[in-house]
Amino acid sequence: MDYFRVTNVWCERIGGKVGAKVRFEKLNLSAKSWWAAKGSAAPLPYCQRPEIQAEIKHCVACQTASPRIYNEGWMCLQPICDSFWTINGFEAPVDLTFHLNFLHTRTPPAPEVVPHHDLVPDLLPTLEEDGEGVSYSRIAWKGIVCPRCQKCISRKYWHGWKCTDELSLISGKGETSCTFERMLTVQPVSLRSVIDDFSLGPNKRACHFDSKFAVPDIDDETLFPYRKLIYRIPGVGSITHFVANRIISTRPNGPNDLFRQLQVSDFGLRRYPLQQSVVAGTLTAHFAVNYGMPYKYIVSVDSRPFTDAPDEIMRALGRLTWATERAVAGSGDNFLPPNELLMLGYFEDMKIGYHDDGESSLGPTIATLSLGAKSVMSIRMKYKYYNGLSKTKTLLKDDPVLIDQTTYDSLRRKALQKGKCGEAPIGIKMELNHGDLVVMHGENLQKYYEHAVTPDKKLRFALTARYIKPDHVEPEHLPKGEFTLTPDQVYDGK
Ligand SMILES: O=C(O)CCC(=O)C(=O)O
Ligand SMILES: [Fe+2]
Repeated sequence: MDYFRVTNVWCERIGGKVGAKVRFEKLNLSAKSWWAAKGSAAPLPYCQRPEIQAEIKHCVACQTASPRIYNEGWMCLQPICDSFWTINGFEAPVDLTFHLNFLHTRTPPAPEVVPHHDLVPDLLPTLEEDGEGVSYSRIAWKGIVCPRCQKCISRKYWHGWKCTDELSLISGKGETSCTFERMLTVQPVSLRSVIDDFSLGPNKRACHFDSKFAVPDIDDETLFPYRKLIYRIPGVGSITHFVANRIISTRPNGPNDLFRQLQVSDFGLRRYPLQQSVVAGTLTAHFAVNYGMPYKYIVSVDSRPFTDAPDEIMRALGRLTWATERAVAGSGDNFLPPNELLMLGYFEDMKIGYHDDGESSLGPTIATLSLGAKSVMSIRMKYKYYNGLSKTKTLLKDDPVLIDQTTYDSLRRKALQKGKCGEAPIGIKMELNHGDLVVMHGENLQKYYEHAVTPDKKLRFALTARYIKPDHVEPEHLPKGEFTLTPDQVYDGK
């Protein structure tokens, strides 16, 4: 990259229309360009360069001056002039070649033409200055330029930047071995700074449900002090939302304490490259770390054994085990205690896009604890089941009726006749607040539906626990999922 200035803007006739073209010149002529051949000489200072200028002529018809741009001849470049784009009265040929004088002209340096910013942003010193306000903001997860080797480094680690990614070293794909790293001393932010509501933990939340989306069954008694909201999708599964409140969040080692503790220790959170992306190497827009049995979601994450997990992770696992059991109890299905926990961390403007947790190795129940900023969880039918067609327009073999028959038939007719398909509308929309738990239950829920979560402010954590089928795990990894909760890590639902 470099700074350039515009030296010429002119009009041309392009395929019967008039279009504009622009000539740029490098601003700092005395510095060697990054694209210059290796070992080539340094550029001559401007004053030692031969003076070269494009020939300027005035049009006899409109009297306006135009430079000679092409070898094929001089042309008037005023589109309103009758002589525009003609050479000696004839339409200009299509295969024009640039005149060397036009190409080699260099404009004298002008002290008033100065770039507003350096091309290499001075992000690091300014981030250090402003502890709490900036730690989790959008600017804090921008990439930097390595001050040692000039490579661009994306923010992959929760605590900062490392020029060489440990993952690429393990896989042997490391292109660099630069050891530069900058870890920030992160100041924990208060719950207040990520929650706008008047009361950080309300006594109870008012229930307003938009009729555009599914309306749940409400149960304020069974799991008091939680309010339990259940969304049931017949033949598919259920989603149980445990709505937290102040009694729950302020208890010792409860959501308020967890939110603070998760910020101060290093849990190993990092951003991973997506397995499927348009541009190879694109990173997830959230940080992740996996504990217990290995789990491949939208990325392949290495897993740490529960025996090495910090107390906070085990406490969260205790809560999630409780929620899983409570949610499954009502369904008549077997309760499989979770043996894996994926922790996600979201800075400002981070999110998780539509995906399912439907790996074949997974049990049917997935429980998530939300901490910090509130977020919106959206659940919709997958494209292929909504339309009855895959994106490549192949009719599905396994095509269950998931919505009422009339809508279903008319959708498919429309799709087939007009070739018009679209994403399914959001069926369930939930506001997840600090301390809330959500349990998705039912294998078909992950098969036919997908979910996405968008936090609304600076800092949010989501801890999700699942049951991974042991016969899908390499024997040497099985011990990673083994654990015994200490009595104070077991959650009693209060
Ligand atoms: O951030 C959340 O609440 C959801 C996380 C999630 O969908 C996942 O871990 O698969
Ligand atoms: Fe998920």
